[in-house]
Amino acid sequence: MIKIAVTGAVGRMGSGIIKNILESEDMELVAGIEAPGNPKKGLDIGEVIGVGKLGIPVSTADELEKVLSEAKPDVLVDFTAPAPCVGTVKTASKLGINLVIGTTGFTDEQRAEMETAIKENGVSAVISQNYAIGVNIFFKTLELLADKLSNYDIEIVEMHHKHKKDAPSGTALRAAEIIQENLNRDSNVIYGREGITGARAKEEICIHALRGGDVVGDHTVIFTEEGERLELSHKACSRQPLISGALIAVRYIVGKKAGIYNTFDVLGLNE
Ligand SMILES: NC(=O)C1=CN([C@@H]2O[C@H](COP(=O)(O)OP(=O)(O)OC[C@H]3O[C@@H](n4cnc5c(N)ncnc54)[C@H](OP(=O)(O)O)[C@@H]3O)[C@@H](O)[C@H]2O)C=CC1
Ligand SMILES: O=C(O)C1=N[C@H](C(=O)O)C[C@H](O)C1
Repeated sequence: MIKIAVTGAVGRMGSGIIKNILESEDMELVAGIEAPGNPKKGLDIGEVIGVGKLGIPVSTADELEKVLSEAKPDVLVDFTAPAPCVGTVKTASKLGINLVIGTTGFTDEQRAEMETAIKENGVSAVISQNYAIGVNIFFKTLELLADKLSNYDIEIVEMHHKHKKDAPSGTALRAAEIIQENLNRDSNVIYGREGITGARAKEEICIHALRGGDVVGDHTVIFTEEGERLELSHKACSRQPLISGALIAVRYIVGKKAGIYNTFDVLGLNE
């Protein structure tokens, strides 16, 4: 049995992860942790997320070290927000707990702080901006398109639900990174346009972030040249692919050599 603690336990992703753990024969939920001050603290986590009594209370992050020391998870899954995630990673990795991190929106400094904690404490972690298998194939396809269409103008459009706090999405930023790594020319990423912009510079990779309603996550990369346009799109219609992918990462990380892995490692897309 893989023992799992979930931070962001009553959130959109965290609650979905818990429901999927309950349906998995090889996984067991041992702790559900929320933000300090959460009014549901102490209530049964199963009742809070609508799956009936589980005998596990909602804990809060002000007592994270104590909760994790008692629950002894093999893996902690974090879908929260950048600053709390960095704190959680420091505490969990100090306790020797492996990590699956889905949170997005880190600054470069936060990402470095998190990676240092993982390395210094010798734990293993999967960090990915998007756990959906389809998105990882979308990323893999972008490697080819960027290489072969290096002289095309490139734009990225993403749309998410109105509650999303970070922009652009982690997935759009990773898509831009992959394109830059595979383009055979200079490039720079810009974010939206306004005013008298002048003609488009070839180097620009422009990311446009749309927000509204309950859109789970749409990403499109557009490659344009005079006379033609190639668009590569991925659309998530539910959170299930993201949740299933995170649990594939949980199974992958158990027993892995210490280090930082991504979803290309998990899905064998580096080979
Ligand atoms: N990599 C991937 O595949 C995916 C990544 N994401 C990312 O995951 C993150 C969460 O998304 P989503 O589930 O939609 O967001 P939600 O806001 O629904 O859930 C986040 C939860 O984390 C809680 N939280 C905040 N601080 C802490 C803390 N210190 N300890 C424990 N819990 C805490 C929040 O509480 P409160 O509201 O009180 O602050 C909230 O309940 C975002 O960064 C998002 O971009 C989302 C989907 C897929
Ligand atoms: O916040 C979300 O919802 C999502 N966030 C991730 C991102 O920022 O790329 C992944 C997915 O698109 C859903």
